[in-house]
Amino acid sequence: MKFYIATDHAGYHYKAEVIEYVKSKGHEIEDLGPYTPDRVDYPDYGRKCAEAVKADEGSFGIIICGTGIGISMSANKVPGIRAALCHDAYTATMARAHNNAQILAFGERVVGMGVVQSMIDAFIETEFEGGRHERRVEKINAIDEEYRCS
Ligand SMILES: O=C(CO)[C@H](O)[C@H](O)[C@H](O)COP(=O)(O)O
Repeated sequence: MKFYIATDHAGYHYKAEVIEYVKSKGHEIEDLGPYTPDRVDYPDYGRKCAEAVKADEGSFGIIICGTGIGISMSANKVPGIRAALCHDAYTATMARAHNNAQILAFGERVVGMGVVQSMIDAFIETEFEGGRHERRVEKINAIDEEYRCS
């Protein structure tokens, strides 16, 4: 799998360890920044990751801020992107199985690295179930389409 990762300053300290963990699982991951721990604005990095995932079909993303809230809100403004704010392996599993999320979001100030690793494992290992969930994801996409044209 190909991943893109981006954070803000409050998610920066987990980034290197997450990159190493994803690589250790045999996957590719590209660091979209920031490259220093200086204070930055999460919308810039949520958007950057969402645009990279959108441009590279079949790829996935990982975004981290203090809570995961602001950076996931920002990524979800990019039409067609489903960034899921997760807190544990269960929510990460369901984000893939039912929501076909392309981006895993979480908060460095919320979850420890053990939980982060379990969320990454779940996100990597879980396939979208399709079926009735396909219809619901299509309805999410329809909202994007409707508002993009207005
Ligand atoms: O969690 C966040 C947004 O939802 C951010 O990562 C920041 O932690 C939060 O906005 C606080 O910002 P600060 O500049 O670190 O005080």
